[in-house]
Amino acid sequence: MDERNAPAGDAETYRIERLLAPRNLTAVAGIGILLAGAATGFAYVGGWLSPSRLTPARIVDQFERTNGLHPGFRRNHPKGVCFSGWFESDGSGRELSRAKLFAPGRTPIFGRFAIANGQPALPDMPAVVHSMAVNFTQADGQFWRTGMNGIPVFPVPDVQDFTAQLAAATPDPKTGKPDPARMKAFLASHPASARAIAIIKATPLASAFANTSYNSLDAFVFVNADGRSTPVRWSMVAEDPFQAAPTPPPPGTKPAAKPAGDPNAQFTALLDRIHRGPIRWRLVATIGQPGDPTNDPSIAWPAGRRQVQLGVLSVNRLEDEADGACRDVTFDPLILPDGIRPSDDPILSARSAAYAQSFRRRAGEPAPVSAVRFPSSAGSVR
Ligand code: HEM
Repeated sequence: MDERNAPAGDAETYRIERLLAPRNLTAVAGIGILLAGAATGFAYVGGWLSPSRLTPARIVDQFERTNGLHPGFRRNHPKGVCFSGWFESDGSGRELSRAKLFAPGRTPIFGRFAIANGQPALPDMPAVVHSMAVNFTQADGQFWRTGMNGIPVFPVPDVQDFTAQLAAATPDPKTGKPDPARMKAFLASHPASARAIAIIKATPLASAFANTSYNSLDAFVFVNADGRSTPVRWSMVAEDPFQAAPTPPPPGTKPAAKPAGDPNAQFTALLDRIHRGPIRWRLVATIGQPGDPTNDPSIAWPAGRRQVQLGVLSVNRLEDEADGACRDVTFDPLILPDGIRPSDDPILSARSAAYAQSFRRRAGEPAPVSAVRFPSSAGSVR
């Protein structure tokens, strides 16, 4: 019988009878095993089999416990604006990577500037960690996404410690504030973080988005046209002269200066700056040598490593997140074009999974109202 013409019930019987024929039983058993395997896989990914294992959902739950729930916002770096512009290469990067954007010419970019904390409406302080995330769209349709922070090393060596550090910074329900004793205990039991945080504290923060140099922190691997692999970390080095942010007062002391009257002072300064012309950064790759750790962004590579300038990033337009190209994008560090590969750093896949989880949650919530609003067309220069 032609199944397409059989009454629905017959077709079902026909399929079941055929499946129960002895020669097909092995196949049915195989399908059963596959389905059971898939179910176990889902349970594994969901973390149901091991309540203490860190899953993307548990990582993002921890952000929500530490920062509070802010529906519609990114679970980290929620206060930000979109930007766009271009990347210009002179071809110097081709010795390291065959990625098309390192051939001579221009590649369109968009991205996002943000403050690296978990609060979407916190008034801007004079000293903050600035972040820059960029999407490069190559002519062949491949993307490169990278998120960078304005600090020299990452404060933790792995995602377990990242989540433990967040937990230590979670406000005490009795006081509404983090308990300094918990952070002290975290640092005492995590010497790698204590070392990294000492480096971060000893490096002055830049005063503004425009004069911050941003670092990938994680290592990656560049692959050139001959198939040669090179471990790298990259930085966007600001062309605007560095100006140090005022040093924050030691914890527990009264701030000498109140936060600026403008709650969005960091973003107002960015808008003022772009009205004076495009803001530029040199994209520089630092080449790792054998023995330089590629799996731990909390350890700095020794000074004096060879650096190669890959091109210049120009930002000439700012947009509200509500309308900007960056809104529905995660700057997943594993979105890489041919010619750039992940390193052996396990933080990369943890970031990728956590960014996707954060996106899934915020995409299913009402659109947030960003604290930073620009009048339309306010942030565009040629
Ligand atoms: C285990 C470590 C990390 C975890 C769990 C984590 C988690 C997150 C999450 C959930 C977001 C929000 C994503 C979204 O909704 O789009 C985010 C944003 C961001 N992260 Fe991470 N992150 C980690 C490490 C890093 C590292 C090493 C860097 C390196 C510089 C970094 C840079 C950024 C930047 C720049 C953003 C903001 C992107 C934007 O403006 O949209 N993160 N992170």
